[in-house]
Amino acid sequence: MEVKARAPGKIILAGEHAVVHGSTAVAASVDLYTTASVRLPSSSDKDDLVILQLKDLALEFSWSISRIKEALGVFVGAISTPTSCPAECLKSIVSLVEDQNIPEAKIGLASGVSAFLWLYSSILGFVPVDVVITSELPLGSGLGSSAAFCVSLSAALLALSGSVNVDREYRGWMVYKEDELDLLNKWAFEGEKIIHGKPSGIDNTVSTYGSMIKFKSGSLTLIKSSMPLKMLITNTKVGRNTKALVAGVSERAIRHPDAMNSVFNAVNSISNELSILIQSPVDDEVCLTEKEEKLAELMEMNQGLLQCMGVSHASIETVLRTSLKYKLVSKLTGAGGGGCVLTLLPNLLSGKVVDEVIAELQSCGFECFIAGIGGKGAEISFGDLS
Ligand SMILES: Nc1ncnc2c1ncn2[C@@H]1O[C@H](COP(=O)(O)OP(=O)(O)O)[C@@H](O)[C@H]1O
Ligand SMILES: C[C@@](O)(CCOP(=O)(O)O)CC(=O)O
Ligand SMILES: [Mg+2]
Repeated sequence: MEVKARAPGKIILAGEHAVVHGSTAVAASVDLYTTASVRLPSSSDKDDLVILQLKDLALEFSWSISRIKEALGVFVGAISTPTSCPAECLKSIVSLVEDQNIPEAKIGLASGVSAFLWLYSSILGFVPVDVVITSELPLGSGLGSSAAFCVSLSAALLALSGSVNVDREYRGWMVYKEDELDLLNKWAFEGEKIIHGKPSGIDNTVSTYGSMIKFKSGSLTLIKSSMPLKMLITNTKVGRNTKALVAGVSERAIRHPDAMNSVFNAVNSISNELSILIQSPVDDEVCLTEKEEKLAELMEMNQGLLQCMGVSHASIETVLRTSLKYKLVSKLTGAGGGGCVLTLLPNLLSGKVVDEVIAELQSCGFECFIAGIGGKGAEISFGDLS
């Protein structure tokens, strides 16, 4: 018996970091997916192992069920409601991860492997499984790979555990029912906590529900843009870690509470204005151009405030300067400190200019792509591969 689940990454149009401090943010899913395949081994397989394969990274981790039980048995065993990993349990999980001797260059994966162990043992209990992860998302680049990992994994584990009501006979991608999406989102959030420290929940929410969302203090509103939004995504390929960046902003907020509150409030206003702007009707081409100019201005203002929070980076500034040469506006997306940058491509912009800006960004060593935004959220599919 095998179940597959896939979950998309995301872009944040406005409000990253400030959303962790209670401001509104606007995000959309991108059509790049992480897929988790979870298989219960057949009786002929080695049947007392938990195997996690990270296919794109050519890494495989495994633990015997008895080792996992010994470390986590007192804390977990098929918990039915989404629960935070207690600090003592996280210590035991860290020791299980240490058993695997992850190479130093890939040590960032340790938090993802820890999230896996918490979600697996809590949702499924201690049964042998073979889990394979593949991803189209660059890891640690601001496109929400951590959330897509937690959502796809939780979706597959929940489907296999029988805690959700799904048609196991159906062949093809299916979506969860509304109340089950909520359960999935809550479990994924518990995984994100292990990876991010203090996540707002926006990434797992947009990865679960898909589409475009306005998000504030844990609540989402699904929104629909009435203007076609085209964003160039530039990956600076400068590695960074969301947990450290989020912690850095919180420390700055402790040092300068009044100033940072004003920054977060300004971001809140930008996100609210952006959400109204993109949803309001577009009557004609002139109206669309005016709205795109306003959107560009809001993105520019948001980027300035992200600089105030201390999360920009020389590579991001290079993307901003390069795109500005072509009169295009950009802002970082996700946690910043490197990672990905969004550049608004107005609908009437000529293909020639797009090609030129992409060529110049690539000549700086960056990677550029245009992803579809606002598509589907998490989906599952059953298949018998045994
Ligand atoms: N496919 C994956 N396999 C294993 N771990 C993953 C995967 N995708 C994400 N992760 C975990 O999430 C971390 C990256 O998350 P983060 O720093 O929040 O950046 P982002 O979410 O923007 O990609 C990785 O270092 C790893 O621990
Ligand atoms: C910075 C933040 O707003 C988004 C982080 O996104 P990412 O992990 O960099 O893709 C953090 C959060 O909302 O949890
Ligand atoms: Mg993340």
